[in-house]
Amino acid sequence: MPPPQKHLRYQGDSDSELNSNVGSGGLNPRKKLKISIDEDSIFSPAADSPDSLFDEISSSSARSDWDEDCDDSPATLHAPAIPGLFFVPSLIPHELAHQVNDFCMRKYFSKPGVNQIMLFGVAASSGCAPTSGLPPLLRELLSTVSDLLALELPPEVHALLFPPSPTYARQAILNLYRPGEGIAPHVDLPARFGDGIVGVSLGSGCAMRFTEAETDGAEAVRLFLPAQSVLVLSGEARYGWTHGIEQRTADFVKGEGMIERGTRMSITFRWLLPGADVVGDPDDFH
Ligand SMILES: O=C(O)CCC(=O)C(=O)O
Ligand SMILES: [Fe+2]
Repeated sequence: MPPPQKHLRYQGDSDSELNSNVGSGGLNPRKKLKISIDEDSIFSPAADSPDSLFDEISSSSARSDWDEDCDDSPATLHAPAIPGLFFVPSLIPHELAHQVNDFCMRKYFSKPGVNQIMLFGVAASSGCAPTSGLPPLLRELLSTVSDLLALELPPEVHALLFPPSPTYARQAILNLYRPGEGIAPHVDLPARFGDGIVGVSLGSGCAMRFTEAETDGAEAVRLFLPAQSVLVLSGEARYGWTHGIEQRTADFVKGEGMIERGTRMSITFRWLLPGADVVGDPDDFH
């Protein structure tokens, strides 16, 4: 019996609703969205429409029920052979992981029912660092991840994630999963987000399930993402494979047996492509 349908919310401190009619504007009626934005995050959507940034993001990462197939291959503790996928367990130092988890839980997830938050940096064209606008602790997290990944990744992949002169603004999406919750299989929207996605796991582990997008999920592989691990999706792994998290309370992990899930928070850093900060149909602005 799957857990009850969750309501998806984007919320920050300011409580300033940006798209108050999103939840009732003919979009997916199973989701009730309250969209607001962190006070430190600089982002100005121009309008709401059925293909707004928020709707596309929410449908791209639907925190909802979906049909699972019955493949039950165990998760592994090492990265599957998917080109462009890189995985480092235990990358984030314990103290920093603790601090970030604590801060985000208190700041963003203290209200019941909130399970997803989006934060936005500013575009490089503004002359600011792309992470300006993100909370200092998330900037510190990103900079630590950059330093530590430099020792782990091929230089060209590291440069994709952390270019010396960034072109785009950063987006950070925070997802909170209580045991039994998941995220539907999806490819992060290619038109909205650039290549090079960094996912940090905090608080608890869970298995992530990958399928080749073309094959309709025929062959699934699972990777167990422990707390403090970092996952990188680039190239084929980013564009040609779906990723998702099944709604389970425990994961079967090769060599380990069942691992119970606790409350997990993920922080995913993506690049906002040009135009992704303008939502709605340009014709509506005449
Ligand atoms: O929780 C995760 O690690 C994945 C989140 C994700 O895929 C997304 O928000 O697009
Ligand atoms: Fe995703």
